[in-house]
Amino acid sequence: MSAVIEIEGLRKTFHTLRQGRRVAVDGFDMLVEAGQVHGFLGPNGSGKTTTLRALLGLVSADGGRMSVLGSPAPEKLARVAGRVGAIVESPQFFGNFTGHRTLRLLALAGGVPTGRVDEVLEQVGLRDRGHDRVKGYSLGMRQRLAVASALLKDPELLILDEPANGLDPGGIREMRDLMRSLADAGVTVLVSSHILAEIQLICDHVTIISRGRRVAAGRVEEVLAGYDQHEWQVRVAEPARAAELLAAAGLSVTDHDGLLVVAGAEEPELISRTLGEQGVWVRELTPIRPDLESVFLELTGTAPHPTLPRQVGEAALPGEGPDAPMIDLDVTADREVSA
Ligand SMILES: Nc1ncnc2c1ncn2[C@@H]1O[C@H](COP(=O)(O)OP(=O)(O)OP(=O)(O)O)[C@@H](O)[C@H]1O
Repeated sequence: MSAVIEIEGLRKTFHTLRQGRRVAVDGFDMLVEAGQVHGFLGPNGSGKTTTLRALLGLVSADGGRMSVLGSPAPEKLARVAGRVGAIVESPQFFGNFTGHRTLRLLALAGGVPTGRVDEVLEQVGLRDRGHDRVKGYSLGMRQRLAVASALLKDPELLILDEPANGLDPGGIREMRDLMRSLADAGVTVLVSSHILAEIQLICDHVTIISRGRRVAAGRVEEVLAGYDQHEWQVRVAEPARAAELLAAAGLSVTDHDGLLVVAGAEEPELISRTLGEQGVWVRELTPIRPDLESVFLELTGTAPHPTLPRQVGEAALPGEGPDAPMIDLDVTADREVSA
C-alpha cells in the first residue's frame, strides 16, 4: 500500500507570553496508507491539532519531515492540494445563505464545476435540505456541510479534526455513516478524535499520541491485541470453590460479588476443564476484550472525556458573531511570539 501521509520526527514548541515555552509535538511519527480510515487519537492538548496544522502549513514546524501524497509538506503541498480535503479550522458559514448557495460559491472560488454541488450534498445526506438556509441547520448538518465543502474537489484524502465533537449521538452516527461511505468510495480518511468508541467503530487503523509523542500505531485490532490480558468473566454456582480451583491451576482470580474475573487463560477450555473435572459447572464464560478506551487510558494516563463542543460556526458576518474558531489559538492572552 502506498503512503498517503508520512510524518517523521515532527517537533513544534510554542512560546507564549503568559505560559512561556510549551512543547506541543515532540518527535512525532505517523504513517497513513491509501484506503485507510485512520483514527488520530489523543487526550486534550496532546498535539493532534498542532500536528494537522503543521502538516497543512497552518503553523510552522520546528523540525521533522512530512509528506502528503508523496509531496513534501507543507512546502510542496500546493502540488497535491487539489487531491486533499481538510477541515482543521472550521469554516464559518453565512446563516442567510442556503447550503447549496454556500457550496456553489465555494465551488466557483475553487474552480470546481458547480455541478459537483448536488453530488456532494447527496454524498453528505443534505440533498433534501440543500435549499434551506444554513441558520436553520442543526450542528450535525453544519458539520456535514463542512465535509461537503471539503469534498467538492473530489479528494483522495480527507483530513477531519474532531468531526464528531459537540454532536449528539444521532449526529455522531450520521458522521460515522458518512465517513464509512467515503471510505467505501475509496477516499483515505484521517480523523482526529477523542471519542474512542467512535474511532473503534469507524477506523481500521489508529495512531495514538500522548504529550506530543506517538505511543501506539497500527491496525485497531492489533493495537488492542497487544493489551489483551486473556481475561474471562466466569459465572458458576459455587464461586468461592471455583476461585480456589482456578487459583490452584495457576490462574489469577478476582471475585466480584460472585462473578469471577479470571486472568491468564489463553483458551477458555483451561477454565471449563479445571472446574468441570471437580464437578463445578460453568454457567457463563465470556472473554473480556480490551477496548480502545482502556488501552488509551493505559497508554496516555488520561481518561477520555467529552470536551466542550468545537463547532462549525453559527452564521456570522466576518469579524462578528459568537463563534470561536474551531482551533482555539488563545491569541488574546497567549499570542505566539515565535514558532
Ligand atoms: N497557538 C498556540 N499557542 C500556544 N500554545 C499552543 C498553541 N496551539 C497549541 N498550543 C499548545 O500545544 C499543546 C498541544 O495542543 P493541540 O491543540 O495540538 O492539542 P490537541 O491534541 O489537538 O488537543 P484538543 O483535543 O484539546 O484539541 C497544548 O498544550 C496547547 O495548549
